[in-house]
Amino acid sequence: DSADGEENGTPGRSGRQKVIVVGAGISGLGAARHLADKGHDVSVLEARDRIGGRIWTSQQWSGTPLDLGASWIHGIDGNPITDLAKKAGAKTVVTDLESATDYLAGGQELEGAQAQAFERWQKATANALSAFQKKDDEDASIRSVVQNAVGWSRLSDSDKAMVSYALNDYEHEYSGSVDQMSALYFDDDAKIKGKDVLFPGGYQQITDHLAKGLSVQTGQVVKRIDWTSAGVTVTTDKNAFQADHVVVTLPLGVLQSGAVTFGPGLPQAKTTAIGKLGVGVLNKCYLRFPKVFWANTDWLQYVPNVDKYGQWAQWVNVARPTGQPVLLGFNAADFGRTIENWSDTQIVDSAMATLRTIYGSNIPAPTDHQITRWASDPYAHGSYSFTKLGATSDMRDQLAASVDGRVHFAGEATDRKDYATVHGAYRSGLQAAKKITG
Ligand SMILES: Cc1cc2nc3c(=O)[nH]c(=O)nc-3n(C[C@H](O)[C@H](O)[C@H](O)COP(=O)(O)OP(=O)(O)OC[C@H]3O[C@@H](n4cnc5c(N)ncnc54)[C@H](O)[C@@H]3O)c2cc1C
Repeated sequence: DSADGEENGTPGRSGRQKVIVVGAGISGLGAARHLADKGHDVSVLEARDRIGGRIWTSQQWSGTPLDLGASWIHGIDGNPITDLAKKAGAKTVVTDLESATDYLAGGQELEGAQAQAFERWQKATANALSAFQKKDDEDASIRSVVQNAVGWSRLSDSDKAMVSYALNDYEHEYSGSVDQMSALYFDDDAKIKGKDVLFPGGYQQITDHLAKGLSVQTGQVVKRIDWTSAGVTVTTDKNAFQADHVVVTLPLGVLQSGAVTFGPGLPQAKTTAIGKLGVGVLNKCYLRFPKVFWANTDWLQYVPNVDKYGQWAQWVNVARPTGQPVLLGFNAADFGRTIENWSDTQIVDSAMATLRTIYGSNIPAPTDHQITRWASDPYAHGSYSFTKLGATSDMRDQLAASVDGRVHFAGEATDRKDYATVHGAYRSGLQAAKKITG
């Protein structure tokens, strides 16, 4: 079929292949785009009624697109998403972690000696973990390593609060609880290069751009994937599809849930990797106010007392990139999971209690909110993967390995270097596609 340039290239020696891609997130769309551009016959099957997966821009507030999933290109240098953003014509705005205002549990701004103590405890926490990684080969949880190293039981309440903030910071980045994350491997990912940017017009511009001209069927919940030496059959709640290959981009949480069965079963090394790697939680709570009443930095950071561990510690000032009077509160790991069972009103009340502690009881009530519940989402089962105690980095390679040359795997969790990111997911999709195109 066809050989007319980039949009419809010439399939390689193996000829034109029929490929089903399961999942229309960034990894599935990246794989499908590559295969279609090489002239293969690709169909994407997606359970939801939308594409994008964990990239999800809400248009609920007109004129203020909000990202409920990924927000940032983490490190624009050498990042394939930077190029896609240019091709899509998507505007980006830099945010800076150094642009932050920090507050103590009582709401006072952190200054002077306390600001120095805060910095010292963050360094002490990071040093404890890197010393452990150099010296030890028996794994332990992040919390136990750090608490041992800092002499936790002898610390004052205010020092405990600062160490706890530093611990919770790892939960915001990696989404696992510090009781579950592997101290040896939690940061085995590649270091971020360059600035962080986000999309005032929404991350979905990237997934929409990739999906142009692709055949994507939404509302197709894949239930079963069977294969033989002759081909694959992908069965959804509605139809059965035959193909030469399948690229499975199901989130790790979905694979763990057993919602999709494989026949014959998956190899032992892969099922072990599925079982042992972790899936964490990062939830967002956007609050819209009549006006801005908060500090004019990109980030607001709150150091709660230990009894409020991990609650409303990190906020993004959405007014900086968009000009809109909106705050974004993050909650990760255990507290992020707990509040999924709360009503929206309870969550907003809890957020407002923190904001009133900082900015006083006279601040206006929010006029609206948007709240995510990623762990309860049946097509995600969490926000992204982390390296759990008992897992090792090479398990991601097992997750990525193809089975019998027909069943290929992609998705953020399969990328050993850049898991938990959009660019890692995207690259994993290209890798899987290249196993088919050669
Ligand atoms: C709150 C949050 C914030 C984040 N922030 C950032 C960030 O700022 N920067 C960054 O780089 N990364 C961030 N990430 C991570 C990033 O969003 C993901 O790593 C990436 O989007 C994952 O892409 P994927 O294609 O692997 O998976 P997904 O996008 O989850 O794609 C998988 C697709 O499979 C579909 N599916 C599931 N089950 C079935 C089924 N049975 N049948 C058919 N289809 C099915 C899903 O609906 C989904 O569309 C964030 C994630 C979250 C949740």
